[in-house]
Amino acid sequence: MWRRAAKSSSFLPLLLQLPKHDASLPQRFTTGFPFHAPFQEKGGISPKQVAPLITFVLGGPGSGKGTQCAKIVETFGFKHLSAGDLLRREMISDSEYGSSILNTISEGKIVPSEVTVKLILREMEASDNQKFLIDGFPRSEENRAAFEQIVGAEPRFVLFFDCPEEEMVKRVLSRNEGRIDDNIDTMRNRLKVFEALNLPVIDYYSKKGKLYRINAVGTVDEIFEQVRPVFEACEQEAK
Ligand SMILES: Nc1ncnc2c1ncn2[C@@H]1O[C@H](COP(=O)(O)OP(=O)(O)OP(=O)(O)O)[C@@H](O)[C@H]1O
Ligand SMILES: Nc1ccn([C@@H]2O[C@H](COP(=O)(O)O)[C@@H](O)[C@H]2O)c(=O)n1
Ligand SMILES: [Mg+2]
Repeated sequence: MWRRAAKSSSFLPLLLQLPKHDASLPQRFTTGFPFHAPFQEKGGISPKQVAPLITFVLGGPGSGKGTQCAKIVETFGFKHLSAGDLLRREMISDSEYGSSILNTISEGKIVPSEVTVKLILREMEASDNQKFLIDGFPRSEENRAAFEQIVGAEPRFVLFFDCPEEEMVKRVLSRNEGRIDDNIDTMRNRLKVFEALNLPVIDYYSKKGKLYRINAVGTVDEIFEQVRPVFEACEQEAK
């Protein structure tokens, strides 16, 4: 079981609302995707019939994950779920834990896994698409374990955009989208967190034979030409 936030955490109200996994409850998808009955018990979304195709998209801050995801969506019709975008949206909503998310993102740290998984799960449930690109997740072993436990599914494959630090720093500092974490101090922390917590997850998927390493240096189109065959092969497999 993953670590829960300390009792004093201002994330606690959200954590208390999370559905608990119960293996005895019905499966929402026919294979590999045991879902939480609480949604169904409340008369919520009806069960989906097909197991979703999940791809995790990993890489350091500014490695180009979001940019490439937009091209994958355009070409292969996936639903793009950026964990960072979902957290930022939650942060500016009226929710009482918005300020905790803001503090965590400002420091370049990782938001408790239950919070992030709940936001991802909510989007998956609401989508008609069965193909999901989950960008910037899992950022840690704790994220990974929480996803497997709560969602009950594993990624079909994982993309890793491998980019040198100097290039990532350059891209982030010239991104100009008004993000609170796009400054040199937070960027230093994000790089440390990436190395300490995210690289072990990348290594985990590499050992499982699920990792596709993409050289993230070059033009956007050049990089996409490395990504394209991975998804084409996946489409072929599905036929
Ligand atoms: N191949 C590239 N060459 C130069 N700039 C790029 C390239 N790909 C993306 N960028 C730019 O670099 C910046 C970061 O890209 P992007 O937002 O896609 O990265 P990210 O991995 O999603 O970052 P984060 O983890 O911080 O969300 C953006 O301004 C984007 O336009
Ligand atoms: N799994 C995640 C993903 C993101 N965060 C927090 O959001 C920040 C921005 O994420 P991007 O993917 O948009 O770069 C990140 O630095 C974390 O603070 C998270 O906690 N967990
Ligand atoms: Mg991004």
